[in-house]
Amino acid sequence: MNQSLPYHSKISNSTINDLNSINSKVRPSLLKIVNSDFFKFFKLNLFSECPFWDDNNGFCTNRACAVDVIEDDYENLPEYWKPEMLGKINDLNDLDNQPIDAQDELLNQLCNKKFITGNHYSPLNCRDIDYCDVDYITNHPDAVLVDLTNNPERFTGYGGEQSGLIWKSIYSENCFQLEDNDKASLAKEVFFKLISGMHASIAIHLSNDFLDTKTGKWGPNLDLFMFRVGNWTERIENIYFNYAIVGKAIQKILPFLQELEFCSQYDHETLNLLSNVSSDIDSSIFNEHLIFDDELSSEVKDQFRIKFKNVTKIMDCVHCDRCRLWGKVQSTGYATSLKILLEMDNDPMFVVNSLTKYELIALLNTFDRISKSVQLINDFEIMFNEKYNSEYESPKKNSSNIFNMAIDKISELSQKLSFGNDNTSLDEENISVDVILPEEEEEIKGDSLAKQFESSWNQEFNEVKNALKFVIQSYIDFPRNLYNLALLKLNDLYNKFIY
Ligand SMILES: Cc1cc2nc3c(=O)[nH]c(=O)nc-3n(C[C@H](O)[C@H](O)[C@H](O)COP(=O)(O)OP(=O)(O)OC[C@H]3O[C@@H](n4cnc5c(N)ncnc54)[C@H](O)[C@@H]3O)c2cc1C
Repeated sequence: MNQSLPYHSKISNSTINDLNSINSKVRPSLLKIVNSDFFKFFKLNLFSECPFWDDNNGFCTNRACAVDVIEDDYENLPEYWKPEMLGKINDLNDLDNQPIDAQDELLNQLCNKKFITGNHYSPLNCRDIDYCDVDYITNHPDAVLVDLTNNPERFTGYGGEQSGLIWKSIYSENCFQLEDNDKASLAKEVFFKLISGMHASIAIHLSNDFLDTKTGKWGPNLDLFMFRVGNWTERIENIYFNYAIVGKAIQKILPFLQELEFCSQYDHETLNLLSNVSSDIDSSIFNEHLIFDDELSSEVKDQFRIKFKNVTKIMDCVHCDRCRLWGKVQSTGYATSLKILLEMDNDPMFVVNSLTKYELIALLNTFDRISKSVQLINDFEIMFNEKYNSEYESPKKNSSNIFNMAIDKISELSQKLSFGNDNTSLDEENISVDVILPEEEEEIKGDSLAKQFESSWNQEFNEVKNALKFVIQSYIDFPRNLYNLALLKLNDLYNKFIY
């Protein structure tokens, strides 16, 4: 079936099948890119305080919430990620007080970037084209370097009121004060779709890499996927919408990066992979000119920029480090896509020169996340057909498109399975209202929480037990160690005495 994106066919001409087929072509190269030495690292401050409300005391004790940072293992880092090199980036804090040449020099060092002649981006001639606060993310003295491949995005157990509040406040940035109502509602819809697509993509990843607390094994959880995403046609559409936005941004920027001697350390193979990705993406997948086109554009863009910056800052309110990490990466990736799509036409080199390596890394990793989500939607569809098609006869039994299921079968199945299936709309009331869990699901949830508590308790208990063992063993070993030390000293003295 060749179903058009029901929403905004004017923004994208691509069908779901087109995007699926683009995705199967780009996926292998993309996977290699995000595992490469250049693209697998990200820098962020895990300790920044929530700037919007006074709630800096929350915590997520689950081990799955933690982030493994690079602390000691500097030897294995590529040159350009070594602390000496990154240390120079901190000098950027003082850029305003330095002569313009020095500023350019520091920016060069930021990414070993040789500027193409033309407009140079520097903080002095900078007009605000950023949709996120990159300096804030990366230049903070407490910022740490993280290997993203060691910290996969998956189920962490983070949830409840705190995360609900964060999503609610992210969605509430969706309020545009514009004189032109049409423009305001279009901006509002695009904003909502971007956030909802990111939210749904996170939900897919946590459903795919889910911890079964009974078996202690990680794996896909079809029911959770259906409950969070599969039952919601609009959420699936939004994921494809985001795929088209980020894909188009990558397709637009990559040709410029090939010409730059940009971060010379990333090797030819990575450059080739990047060009494979951009050549597989059709430029018609998204038409950015239809979002913000005529005279009103600068007003809409300004509001959009401020609101999206707030989204990247709200990530500092997330109390689960792992979630904060991926929240920062992805909100920065979407912000970078918006910068490329909405600002590049005026002055391409200005935008290209303004890009930091962290924005580029976030852009490619965000595309990887959303591309994996697209792949997983198809995988979950197969799982769904295998699990339920034999149980429930349906006229569209052989459907191979999850949208059919979402529209037809799931509505009837959801009643049988007691899944919530009311359609979320843009209404603010709906946005923050929790999906109603069926009774048995709640029991399962309660049960799994109890199991989770039990397993955390056991883990903590074992760690305390091991620590105690270690301390007691040191007391037992102490006399022997003392004896050995005394022998060594005596031996030393004897040698001195003899010679
Ligand atoms: C930035 C961030 C990153 C996170 N990363 C992770 C992670 O990596 N791993 C992890 O396990 N948990 C993560 N979480 C937590 C996760 O997103 C959920 O908040 C949590 O699992 C609780 O889910 P919930 O069912 O209560 O609803 P939530 O996902 O918290 O959603 C709140 C409400 O928003 C609405 N809603 C839900 N999805 C959508 C959508 N796609 N579009 C529109 N409306 C929607 C519904 O009305 C829902 O009740 C993260 C949270 C945040 C804020």
